Amino acid sequence: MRGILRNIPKIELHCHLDGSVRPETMYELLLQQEEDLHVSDIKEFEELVSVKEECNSLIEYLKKFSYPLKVMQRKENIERITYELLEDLSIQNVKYVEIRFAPFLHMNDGLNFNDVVESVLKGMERGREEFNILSNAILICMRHESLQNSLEVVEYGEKYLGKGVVAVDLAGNEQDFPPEIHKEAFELARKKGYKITIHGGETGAVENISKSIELLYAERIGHGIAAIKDPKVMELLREKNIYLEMCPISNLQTKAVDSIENYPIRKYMELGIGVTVNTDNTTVSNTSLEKEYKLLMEELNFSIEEILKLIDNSVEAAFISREEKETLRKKIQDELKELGL
Ligand SMILES: O=c1[nH]cnc2c1ncn2[C@@H]1O[C@H](CO)[C@@H](O)[C@H]1O
Ligand SMILES: [Zn+2]
Repeated sequence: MRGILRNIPKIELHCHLDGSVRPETMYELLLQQEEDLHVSDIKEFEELVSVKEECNSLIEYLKKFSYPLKVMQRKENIERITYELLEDLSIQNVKYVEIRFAPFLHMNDGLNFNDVVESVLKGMERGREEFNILSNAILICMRHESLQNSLEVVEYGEKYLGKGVVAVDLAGNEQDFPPEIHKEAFELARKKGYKITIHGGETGAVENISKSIELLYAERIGHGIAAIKDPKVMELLREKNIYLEMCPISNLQTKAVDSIENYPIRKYMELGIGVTVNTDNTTVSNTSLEKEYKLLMEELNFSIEEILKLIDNSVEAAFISREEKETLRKKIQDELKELGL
C-alpha cells in the first residue's frame, strides 16, 4: 500500500511556505547569518523546528515559525525556499499546489511587499519550468495584525492577481482574534476578484466558520474542525458547497481534535460536505501528503478509493478555472490508469 500512496498523483491546497522550509536549508542559512542556535548539528536542529508530542495548543505550534522567518527576510532565500518546496513536492508526485504566505512577516529587514511576492512568484516559475509542477499563491492576512494591515495585503497584492496570486486567507491565533476584525479587507478582496479561504474552527469557536462565510465571503475554510459541534454550520457548508481544507496531523498537534478516532472527516463526508486533505506545514508538522493519507487508511479505515475521492475533491476545490481543473483531472486519471487504479 505504501508504494501506491507514494506514487499516486496528488494535490496540495493548504501549505504554508514558512512552515515548509527544508530544515537543511534553514540550518545553512541561519549559520550563514551567524544566528546563535544552541544546537550542535542538523539532527538537533531538526528537533527544534518541528513540534513534538508535548505541543498542546495552536499558540505553542505557532512559535515554531520564528526559525524560518529569520531566514526568509531576503529575496534570494525566499525564492530558493519556494523553489525547493516545489522540488520536494514534485518528487512526491504533487501535480498542483497552492502555496500560502503572509507578505508582512517577511518585511522585518528591508524587503517591501513587492520584493516578497515577486520572490515567491519567481521560485514558482522556476519550479514549474524545472519540475513541471503547477502552483498558485495565496496571500495571508494575519489575525493579530490590524485591519489596516489586511487592507494593504489586499490592495498591494491586486497587481499580481492572475499572475500567480489567486486568493487571500486569514491565519494565526484564532482564539483571540475573531474573523470580523478583518471584515472590510475581505469585502475589498471580493470586489477585486480574489478567491477567499479563511482559517476557521481550527482551535476557535464554531461561530468563526459561519462568520468567515457570511462576513468574510470564504469560499473554502481552513480546517473547519469545530463544525462538527453545530448541525446548522455543517448544513451551511454543504448547502453553499464550501470545501474544507483539512490537515489531520497538524490538527492532532494543535489539539484542535483530541484523538484521530474523533476526527470528524468521515462524518463530514457522509453528510455531503466537500473535504480535502492537506499538510498545513510539512516541516513544522513533520508531515507529507503520503503520511496524511496513510494515517487515514490505518486509523480510520479509508480505502484507496476514498483517498482518490479526496484528491478529486481537491481538484474541484482548487482556485483555478474550470478548464484548468479538467486538464488536471485528465492528467491525474491518465497516471492512475498507468498505476492500475
Ligand atoms: O494551522 C495554522 N493555523 C493558523 N495559523 C497558522 C497555521 N499554520 C501557520 N500559521 C501561521 O501562518 C503564518 C504564515 O504562513 C505562519 O507564520 C503562522 O503564524
Ligand atoms: Zn494553515
